[in-house]
Amino acid sequence: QSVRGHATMASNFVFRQLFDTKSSTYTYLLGDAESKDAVLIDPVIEHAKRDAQLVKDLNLNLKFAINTHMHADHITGTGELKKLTNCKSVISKASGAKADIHIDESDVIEFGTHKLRVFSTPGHTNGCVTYYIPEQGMAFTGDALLIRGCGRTDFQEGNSTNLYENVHGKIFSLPDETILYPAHDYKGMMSTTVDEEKRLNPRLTKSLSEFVEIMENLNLAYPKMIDKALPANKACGLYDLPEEYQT
Ligand SMILES: N[C@@H](CCC(=O)N[C@@H](CSS)C(=O)NCC(=O)O)C(=O)O
Repeated sequence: QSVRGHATMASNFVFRQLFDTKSSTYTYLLGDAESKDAVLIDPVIEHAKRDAQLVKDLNLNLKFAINTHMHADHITGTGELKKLTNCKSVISKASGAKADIHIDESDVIEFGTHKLRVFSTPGHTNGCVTYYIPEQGMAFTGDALLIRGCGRTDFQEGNSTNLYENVHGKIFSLPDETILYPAHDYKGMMSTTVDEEKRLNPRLTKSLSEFVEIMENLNLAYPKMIDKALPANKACGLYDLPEEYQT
């Protein structure tokens, strides 16, 4: 059993976990200290300037602004980051959203000597992916797997059976000590491990039929931003922005 719970990072690996208090979204900056190439995972539009400034402060060059999926609760920062830096936007092909680069199962995103491997993990949405960086023992699970939870499956092509099978078949088949970083946490937690979630996740430790029943009875309120976020995120946050977001 692993209780490490923190990554042992290569000396040339840069890592920062950033937060948006409004949507409880985590954004991750990953970089290569030698080549200076960097990527941002799940940036939020309100923090595009913060994120671009951090990239600059660390003398990095933002290569890709990446989404784990088409978010329903906030507008992605990828469109704004394209204006502020030379980055390209990335999202899965299955998301149906526009981007400079569309990724799919088994694709690899390179920044310097580091490689993010793409696992397709639909269920919360059709286009959800998990990014795994094996040499650092870290994975970015988006909304597929949350800490002691998982993404809801009651809209945006949500499918509880798919989610269960993908989390079990892909995320839970990573090494137990892999540190998992979700797109959200609503209780102040920051990361978890495959081992912890396999033992302690109150939804995903159940049988498939019990899981489906739990998901059918979550009774969560509709995300407040959904009607603005989905149209904007279909264009990677770049077009049809609500007036208050236009720069
Ligand atoms: N209250 C928030 C939305 C909270 C929510 O529904 N979160 C989603 C991920 S963002 S679409 C979710 O899947 N939650 C699962 C859970 O068990 O909480 C808002 O209005 O934005």
